[in-house]
Amino acid sequence: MAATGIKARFACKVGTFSLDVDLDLPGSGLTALFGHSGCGKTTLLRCMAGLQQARGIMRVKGDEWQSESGSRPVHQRPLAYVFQETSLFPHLSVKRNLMYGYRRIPQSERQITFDQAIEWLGLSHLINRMPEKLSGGERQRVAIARALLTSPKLLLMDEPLSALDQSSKREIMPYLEALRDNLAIPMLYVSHSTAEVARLADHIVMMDKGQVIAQGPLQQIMARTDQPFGLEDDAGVILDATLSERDKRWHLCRADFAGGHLWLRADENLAIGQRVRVQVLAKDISLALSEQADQSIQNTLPATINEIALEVSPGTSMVRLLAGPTPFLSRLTSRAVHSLDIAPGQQVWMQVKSVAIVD
Ligand SMILES: Nc1ncnc2c1ncn2[C@@H]1O[C@H](COP(=O)(O)OP(=O)(O)OP(=O)(O)O)[C@@H](O)[C@H]1O
Repeated sequence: MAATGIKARFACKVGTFSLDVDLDLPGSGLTALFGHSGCGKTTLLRCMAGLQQARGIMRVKGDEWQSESGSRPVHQRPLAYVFQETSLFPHLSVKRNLMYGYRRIPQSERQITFDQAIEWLGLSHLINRMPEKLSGGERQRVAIARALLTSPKLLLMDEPLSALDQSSKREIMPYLEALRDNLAIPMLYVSHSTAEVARLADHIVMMDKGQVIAQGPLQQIMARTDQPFGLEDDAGVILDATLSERDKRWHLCRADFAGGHLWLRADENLAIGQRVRVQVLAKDISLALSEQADQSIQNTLPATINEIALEVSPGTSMVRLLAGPTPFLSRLTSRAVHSLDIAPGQQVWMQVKSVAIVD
């Protein structure tokens, strides 16, 4: 991954807090940094940006920003940083705010055109507005567009939605998804919110007390029985699926994923062929040793037991299953695991009570 991805190894002390991380991250897509307050997420971004002094290594797609023998200062690191409440120049229109950074980049080095940034962030109707006439969500969209127009090689975002209300968050999400899917540069995204991470992240770095406790593709990390997310109640998997068929009579859509399909309720606006992220919670999957015909559950899938973690909490066990290559989790009482007498490698039927598109 070194030449195409990001290598980031840092050790530093801030007051009594120590950060010690060693990361190999993908060179594209959105990586979420996730963990409790005070675990060191912002400190890690600051090390990457060169704002926090640290011993270590930082390489972005083969370009060395820091090594054991030296470190480039902040202004020589081609990155952009979007904060919780990024301030725009209040006396400049949206257009002039955007032009501010863009003009400073020589034409030959521009990676993103002005029109592209406007389109990706949906800003064309706001271009002549003054910042004070923008909503919080619109201001953040302008801030992200302004960051992109500096043609960074890495985009750092530190809780960019946390100052927004729920409806503004919902409004800005599709823009962030579009960036994740269209941008050639990697994005590092700090968040507390599992909903944001589930919807946006391709890759996840889970931190605790200045250390990395888990990292990898989102789907793999979410499907771990030991739940580094600490989300026993909300544990579950995220699937990338494609809507393939609509059953108008029952208001259901079929979502195909590698290894099977699930029927779910989908908004009329979603088109057949559209990619969606689907969440299936561990508490919504029960298991049977044979296919049950006389029951109400519509989604029944064959799967193989992959791993059983007994007593993840008193009386509760977590079972990891594979439907084709796709992992699922099922949370069962330990008594149910005992009476079914299941073991890794065994074929079973998953009964999926509820499936939802991540929103
Ligand atoms: N300038 C500083 N002096 C002393 N301690 C600091 C300083 N900056 C941060 N810290 C401490 O370092 C630790 C990590 O802080 P950091 O802001 O990186 O955490 P975080 O995971 O981003 O938290 P949050 O999610 O609340 O933003 C915290 O315990 C914090 O109190």
